Order: sequence, then C-alpha cells, then structure tokens
Amino acid sequence: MPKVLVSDPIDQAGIDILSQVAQVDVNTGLSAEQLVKIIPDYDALMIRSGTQVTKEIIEAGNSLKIIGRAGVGVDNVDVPAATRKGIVVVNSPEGNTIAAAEHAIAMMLSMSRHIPEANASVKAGKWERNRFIGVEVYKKTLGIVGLGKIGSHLAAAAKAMGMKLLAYDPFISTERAEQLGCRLVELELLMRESDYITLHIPKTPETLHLINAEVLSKMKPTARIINCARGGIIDEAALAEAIKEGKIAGAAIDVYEHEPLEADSPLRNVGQNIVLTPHLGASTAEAQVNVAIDVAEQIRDVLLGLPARSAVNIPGIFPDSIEKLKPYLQLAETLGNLVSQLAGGRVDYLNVQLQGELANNQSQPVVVAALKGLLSQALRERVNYVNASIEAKERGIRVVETRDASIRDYTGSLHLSAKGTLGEHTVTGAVLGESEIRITSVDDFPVNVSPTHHMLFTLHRDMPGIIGKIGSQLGSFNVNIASMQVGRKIVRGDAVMVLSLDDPLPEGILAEILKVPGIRDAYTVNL
Ligand SMILES: NC(=O)C1=CN([C@@H]2O[C@H](COP(=O)(O)OP(=O)(O)OC[C@H]3O[C@@H](n4cnc5c(N)ncnc54)[C@H](O)[C@@H]3O)[C@@H](O)[C@H]2O)C=CC1
Ligand SMILES: O=C(O)C(=O)COP(=O)(O)O
Repeated sequence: MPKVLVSDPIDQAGIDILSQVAQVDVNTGLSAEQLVKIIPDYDALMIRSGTQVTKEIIEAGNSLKIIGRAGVGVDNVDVPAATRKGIVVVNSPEGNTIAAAEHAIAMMLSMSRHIPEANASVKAGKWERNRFIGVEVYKKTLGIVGLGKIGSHLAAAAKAMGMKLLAYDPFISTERAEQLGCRLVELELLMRESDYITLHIPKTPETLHLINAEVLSKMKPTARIINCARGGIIDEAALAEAIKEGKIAGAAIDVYEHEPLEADSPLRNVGQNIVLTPHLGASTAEAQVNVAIDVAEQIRDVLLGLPARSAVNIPGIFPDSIEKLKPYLQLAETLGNLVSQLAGGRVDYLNVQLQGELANNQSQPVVVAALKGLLSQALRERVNYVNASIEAKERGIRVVETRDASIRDYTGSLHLSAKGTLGEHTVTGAVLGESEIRITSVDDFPVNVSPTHHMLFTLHRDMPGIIGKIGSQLGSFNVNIASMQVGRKIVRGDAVMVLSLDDPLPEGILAEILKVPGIRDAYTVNL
C-alpha cells in the first residue's frame, strides 16, 4: 500500500479519501530536518501553507510521486525542483476562493469600523462610543490588485455594497474587467485614486515587495490597504512606518513574509490602525472541506496511475476533454516508444502530427505523452508526464507539433516522425472504438496491428518465400508467432512485416534474420 504524509492540518474528509488507497500518516509541525529524514518513506505529501517544501526535502523524497497543496498558493513548494524530479504538484484552485474573498471583505469592514479594538474595549469593561467612529465603504473607491478568482468574487460583493472599482492586472483584458464592473488601470493610478486597496495576486519573483515604500507613498493619507494574498508582496517595515507616520490611514493584514509572524515584527507595534489575523483567509469549515476533498482525490488518482485535474507543473487536460484524450495519450506514448526503438540511436527531432478529429483537441498533453514514450527507452521509469518536456529539451530534441484535420483515414490519428543519428522513421496510430489502439503505418507502409509486448518489424523486398523463411528462423529459436502482417505500397516492391510474438527475441536472432536474402532491416521492439 502506498504511504501518504499529511504534514499540515487537513479536514477529515480528505483523510478519509486517502485512506481508501493508502496508509495515511498525519504528522504536523515537523521541522525541515525531520521532514528530510522521513520523506523517503512516502509516495505522496499533502500540505497547506505551514510546510515549506524545500529542494532538500524534494531531493530526499525518492518515492514521492505527488505533492498536494490543499489550497491555492504553491509558493511554499520548490516547484522547479519537484518538476526536475518528476513529482507532480497539484493544488485546489477554487476550493477556498469564496473564503478568501469574504475574509478580505471582513477585514475591510472591521478596519473601517474599528471592530477588533471596540470588541477588546467592551470586553475590558469599557463603553467608548466616541472613540470608535468609523468610515463607510459606500461610494468609496476600491482598487483590486489581481482580478483572478478571488479578486473577481470580491469585485461582485464590493459592487453590491456601492463601491467604485478599479483593478490592476496586466494579464486580463479590459473587456473582462468591464464585465466585472472594474476600470482597468495601471498600478500607480490605482494607488493614487483608491480609498481601499486589496491584493489578490500570487507571490512570485515579480510580486515580491511590489508594494514598497515608494508605491505606498502614492496612497492618499485617508486610504487603507488589505493583504489577504501573500506575505512579502508588501514590504512590512515600509508599511508599519507609513501607518505610524500617518501617511496612510490603516491596513488589514492576514499573511506575512515569515509565518508565524515574529514576536518583534514592526507590524505588531503599529497600534489601532492595523488589523492582523493569523493567515485565516482559507479557514472556513466549507473551504477546508472543499480543498481537502479536491486535493485528496487528486493524490488518490495519481497513486492509482490516473492524471490529476489541477497539476501546476504538467499540462492540464481540460476536464471536458479528459475522457476523450485518455486513449490518445496511451497511443502517443506507445508510438513514441515504438519510433524510438525503430530509430535505434539518438533522436534529435520529433514531429508530432495530430490528424483528423484529434487535430481539434488540446495538443500539449499528447506531445508530452509522445515524449514520455520516446524517452522511456533511455530513462525507464524516471521519465513521466512531469519531466518529459524538460528531459527532451536537455537532450536537445527539437519537438515540432503539427495538425492536419483533413486526414480522415480514422476518426482521429497520430503520426510521429523521428530523425536521429541512424536516420528517420515514421509511425502512425489510431484509436478504434472507445480505447483500442492500433498501429496503422510504419515508415509510411500501411498496416493495422495492435501493439503487443514483444514485436519484430522488418523492411524487406516483397518476394515469394520470404515470410516462410522468417517464420522458420523464429521457429528454430523456439519463438512463437502470435500474429503477422505485411504492409506494402506496390506488389514486389518494398514492404514491412510486423510480427507479434509470444516470447522475447533471444540474443543473436536479428543477425540471423538480416542474413535472409531480401531482408533490408529488422528491429526488435518491446512495448
Ligand atoms: N489568505 C489566504 O488564506 C489565501 C490566500 N490566497 C492567495 O491569493 C492569491 C490569488 O488567488 P486566486 O484569485 O485564486 O488566484 P488567480 O490565479 O485566480 O488570480 C490571480 C490573479 O493575479 C494576477 N496577477 C499575477 N501576477 C500579477 C502581477 N504581477 N500584477 C498584477 N496581477 C497579477 C493574475 O493575472 C490573476 O488574474 C493566491 O495566489 C494565494 O497566494 C488564496 C487563498 C487563500
Ligand atoms: O490557499 C492559499 O493560498 C492559502 O493561503 C490558504 O492557506 P492555508 O491552507 O490556510 O494554510
């Protein structure tokens, strides 16, 4: 049974799903050293934001197949290191959208009405109505930095509260922003004109300290800023100073550059114009069930050898095309493996052509599957959907993808052409019915064979007696033929012979076959 380590608190709904297929160990609060020590035992790791999945942990995880982040941000995972090691990283892109957006609104309102301080004051036995005069958000301008899933949900809610909306997001269109009732502007204008600014962008090298002292200095002295996205996007020291010096009116912060927030953080000493919560954006009962189920299902699927729906480091397959593409991924992998064995030596060019109906589908997963098959001879189980593209690139394989929807020999077919040190070979295949894979041409000779474990391919002169001679050669080596087919373009021209064998070909048989008059080439293939 595979083993899953859950190293942050996860809702029981996720643990129950994992327990159906794996031994689940919940062990939270581990140090980096402890994780490095125990990770070699595990096939999967499930985390939230508490665990820093460093390069050292990933490199020690020799059995790891998947890291599942029960939430959105994967900035606590060294994703490039995971990719290099062939470990799929998945998240739950939508499970906590509502929770995070509602937390940002809660923060905006509690900051505007001094709710945390007023609450503390009443609980301390006081009744200070004049101390806590607030401001309304109605008709104020809200600047949303990052108009993705959380930013969009928040836009709708803020609109309903009568706020005017500005948005800064270089990756969305003006039309999309307008649909959401936002005016798309540059960051500087947003900072200058907004009464409230709320951040909903990922932490990346580009967004680190995006909101620094200079950017904060553009804000109005009456404006307030909310960060329920990621610590480090705002420069915390600069923020503390801006509030203390009255350059801005306040801030509400849920996430910090270092979590847990250090005891001596300048943010702790700003006073009543700052509201701080301990990374609670996703902490609702509903969101925790959503993300736990979403990610546990993906870990379960990957452990069962199925694709994950929200992988961040492999080409995702659109949910509506997943069923349709599955047999073609298997076909692409088989054809990649076949063409690499026909090519024999190093391949430095691969053309992947999607034909017929397949040409109208997502091509990237199919190309990756073909590369996985192509590299499987050299890299065996070390190559997978995660690292196939990187491995191909590092080997200098030029990959070209083409489409031809007009080829209609089969509903959908796939044609691979590989050029290498020993020449060029082509193979074509199709999916019959729901999932039956067929090889439909080899080096442009038409055939119609099912791939099998042990195969022999020959290129020969189409002439009487040659098939019998190959049959007796195999017989003399005690190899049983399960099926045989010849493909030719013209009578007595060149032809290919494809044999499916019950037994592996013994050493030395190829040399004997190549001695048969009329045989030009012969290849053993194991699929
Ligand atoms: N406090 C909490 O507990 C939670 C925090 N989060 C944080 O919120 C972030 C956003 O989440 P979603 O809305 O689900 O992600 P999303 O991917 O749907 O949206 C992010 C948006 O940011 C934009 N963006 C990226 N780089 C940008 C840049 N340099 N400048 C401006 N815009 C940029 C993207 O175009 C995208 O529209 C997550 O990355 C995560 O870090 C998410 C959930 C809970
Ligand atoms: O989903 C995210 O990006 C979050 O920040 C939520 O973090 P958490 O799972 O609550 O530690």
